[in-house]
Amino acid sequence: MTSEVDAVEASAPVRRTYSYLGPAGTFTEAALAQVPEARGHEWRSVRNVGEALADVVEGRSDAAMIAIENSVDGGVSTAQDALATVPGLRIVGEYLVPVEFVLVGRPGARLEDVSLIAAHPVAYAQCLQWLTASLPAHAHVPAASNVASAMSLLDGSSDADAAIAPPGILEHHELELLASNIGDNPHAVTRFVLVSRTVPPPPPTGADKTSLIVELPDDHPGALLEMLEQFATRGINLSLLASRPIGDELGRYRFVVDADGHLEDERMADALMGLRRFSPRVTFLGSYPRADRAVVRYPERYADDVFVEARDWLRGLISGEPELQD
Ligand SMILES: O=C(O)C(=O)Cc1ccccc1
Repeated sequence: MTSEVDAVEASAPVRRTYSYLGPAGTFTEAALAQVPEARGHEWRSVRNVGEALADVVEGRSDAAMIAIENSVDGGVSTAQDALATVPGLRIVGEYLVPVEFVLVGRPGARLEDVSLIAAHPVAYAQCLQWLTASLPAHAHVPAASNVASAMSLLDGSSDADAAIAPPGILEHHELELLASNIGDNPHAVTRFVLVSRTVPPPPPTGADKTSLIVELPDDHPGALLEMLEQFATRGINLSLLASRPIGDELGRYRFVVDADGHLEDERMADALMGLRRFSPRVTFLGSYPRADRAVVRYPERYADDVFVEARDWLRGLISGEPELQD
């Protein structure tokens, strides 16, 4: 018999929590706003990527949104390293946010007086050409996020004269606009991933991406080529290949790989088994729909049914079935 309490609990909506690099107004928050399932749930603002991922691992949050790559400065190394070392995580979605930056100061500030600039290191790297040309003698104070940089001007926590921030900052805080569009590339885009605890991958959509971290076997000629062959010989295109130091000794690197396709695609499953045989350590970070929804193209000879037919043929040989000639 179900009690009244059970009935209420069964009908109560599930509350989920999402961690993101805050405070409100960051690009990471804009990425989280693209997740339909996150609407109406709790959004927890955190101060660094490690905290966001720890929230997920330790159960304070169901998922975390983190910046992973940008079109100007490449991979976000802190995020790549965290995904390589924190166990029990899966990427379940990918989101793109166009990024544009302004330089702001306290009310009344003037561009010619700016010397010390608060900025998130990734934002700083994306504005370096403008800064070098416009404020050649400036110094950089690292900030925890694109909004924390601007807030530090107002709450007295920084000596900086100016901050790099998203344009929307002016709608929420009383700040002086010192310069607009200071990003070095007007088409800069940042790629974010939504990370949850280990779950089965969402079903294949035909427009998916698989993220992996692969270590190479001990120094031998051609080890990197051998890793790449696992993909090339199965018709799999790579959209990201980045090396990150493992950290235990000089010259040891792990590779962050994004490959077109899904773990449930026969060619991807086969490539993963190839990697597993060859590499001392393969971390599967997830298969998830591509943000651009671009359908994955591959040569016809790597289609699922070609792998299935080859496997059936082999099974037939083992079980002694007569070979049919066509
Ligand atoms: O989400 C933000 O706003 C951040 O501070 C991280 C960041 C930095 C630079 C580009 C995109 C995201």
